Amino acid sequence: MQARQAQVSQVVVTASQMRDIEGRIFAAGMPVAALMEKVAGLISLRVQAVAGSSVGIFVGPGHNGGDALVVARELHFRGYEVWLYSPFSKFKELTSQHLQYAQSLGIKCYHDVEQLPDCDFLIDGLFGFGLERPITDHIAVAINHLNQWGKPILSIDIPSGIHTDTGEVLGTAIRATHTFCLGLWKLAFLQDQALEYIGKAELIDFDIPGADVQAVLGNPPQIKRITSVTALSTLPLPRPAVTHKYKEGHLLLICGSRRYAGGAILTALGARASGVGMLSIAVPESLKPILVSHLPEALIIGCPETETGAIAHLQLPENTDLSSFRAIACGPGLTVDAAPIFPEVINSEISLVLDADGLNILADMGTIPTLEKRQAPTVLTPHTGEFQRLFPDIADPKSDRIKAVQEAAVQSGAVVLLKGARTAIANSQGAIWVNPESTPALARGGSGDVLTGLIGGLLAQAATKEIPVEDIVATAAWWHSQAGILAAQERTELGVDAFTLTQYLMPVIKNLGNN
Ligand SMILES: NC(=O)C1=CN([C@@H]2O[C@H](COP(=O)(O)OP(=O)(O)OC[C@H]3O[C@@H](n4cnc5c(N)ncnc54)[C@H](O)[C@@H]3O)[C@@H](O)[C@H]2O)[C@@H](O)CC1
Ligand SMILES: Nc1ncnc2c1ncn2[C@@H]1O[C@H](COP(=O)(O)OP(=O)(O)O)[C@@H](O)[C@H]1O
Ligand SMILES: [K+]
Repeated sequence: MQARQAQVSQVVVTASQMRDIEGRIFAAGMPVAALMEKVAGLISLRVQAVAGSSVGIFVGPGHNGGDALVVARELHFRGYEVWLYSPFSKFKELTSQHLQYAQSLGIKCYHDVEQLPDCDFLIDGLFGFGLERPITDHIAVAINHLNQWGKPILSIDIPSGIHTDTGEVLGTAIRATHTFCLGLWKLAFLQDQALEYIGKAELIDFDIPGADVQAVLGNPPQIKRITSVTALSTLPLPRPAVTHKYKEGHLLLICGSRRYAGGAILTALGARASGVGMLSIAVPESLKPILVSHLPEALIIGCPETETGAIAHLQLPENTDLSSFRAIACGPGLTVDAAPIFPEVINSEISLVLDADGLNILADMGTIPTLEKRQAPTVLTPHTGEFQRLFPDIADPKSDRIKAVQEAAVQSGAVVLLKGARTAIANSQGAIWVNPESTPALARGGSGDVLTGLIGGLLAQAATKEIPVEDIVATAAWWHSQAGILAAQERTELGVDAFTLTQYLMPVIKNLGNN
């Protein structure tokens, strides 16, 4: 049972994949009506656990409407006051039969939304993954009206009006407080632009056979949700009993300027939390004392600085060059005045994470031609603004973040992590991880610096292991978000400054009993 849950929680489907999976189930002999009965029965149980005693249910023309009508019937028999609203006069056959039966039980169906009586909550069964075109005319007017009622709205499968794959609003959409996603997570649940319409999301597992999922999605599937199971599987735990600090990874951070000293400290604290064996930090000479005082265990490399207080060139200790390290993380707080150090950094033959000013300098140099010179793995961690500067030819990342990050990784050959509420990570073959859980508490200056250090630290530790780079980056993204969630639970969403965030990284892992 747990194994199935772990497997299902990683799966993400598009509308067309879901249709193909359902098609296989029906072709194998499962009657459509029986499946609708099963699914809607499960939804009814969840609805009864969530809300009120009188309900208005919106009924669409397809099987989303059919699900809604089975829920209506079940709630009616459980003693709820139930009213239906449907702006349609034509329905798919099964839906039409359920409507006829519901009405025969005395459940009223209104054609005009204004007639729907006042009720405790609403259920949205207008459209599911069958929505094909923008919602217009009287249906759009009705949806806008219902959104203004201020009642809790429970959507079946997906809020009506949301595109199942991109998460965009097609005309207008129901603003749900709660959405029951049916069978498998649809891609829209991982797209930032859909989140405020989805509300609290819950998966209703109705036992889709794993073989059908695999047959349609392939093995491994191209898009996966990061879960605690996938994340923990790449963590460097337990450590081997016999080891030494250099075997546990040596990370070089290149960061900070006189103007942005804090970014260097936060990146370093993120790296420290990764457990990396040895941490070296190259900063402008004048930052050395403050870094030593915050990170007594790290080797601080003071570099000559420009007039503006940026690193002028890398001055590594004697007998050391960039190949002495297992990974480099470069960028936070550098300012673009540090651009002259870039050719050396780009030419290094070890894993390289670029963030913040590292990305701005890369964009100035020409992202794709510059990265073509690299042999070792590169990880880019842009937010949307940085992404647009790095990849100006890729369509607006806000309209389909998953597609945008995939194109960027394929074009550049790098592992690209696009930051956001649902951070997405792609590799150069187009495989994608999406982080399905996070908190807006992380939308705060410096929290990205912590992530850069964490990614660098994990990459340095994994350098000799055969774990794909994107899996390690996914683990870091998951860990970072979980620390934000834990910190927000204890301190509210206002209490998660970037320094505090670094203090919650360890408890995340410890709470999972993996110490
Ligand atoms: N068949 C079953 O037993 C199952 C049904 N499920 C439910 O079935 C849904 C998918 O059902 P359907 O494929 O029937 O699709 P939908 O019920 O999502 O909607 C399709 C209907 O809406 C119409 N339509 C599409 N866009 C429109 C627009 N902009 N304006 C007006 N009309 C529009 C279409 O012509 C079609 O009649 C799922 O979301 C889910 O709720 C599944 O979850 C589980 C199994
Ligand atoms: N609404 C949100 N929900 C969840 N996480 C968020 C949200 N907004 C931002 N984040 C996360 O916060 C971090 C911000 O990073 P970044 O924009 O680089 O900030 P900074 O450069 O100040 O450190 C990213 O990891 C991002 O995914
Ligand atoms: K719906």
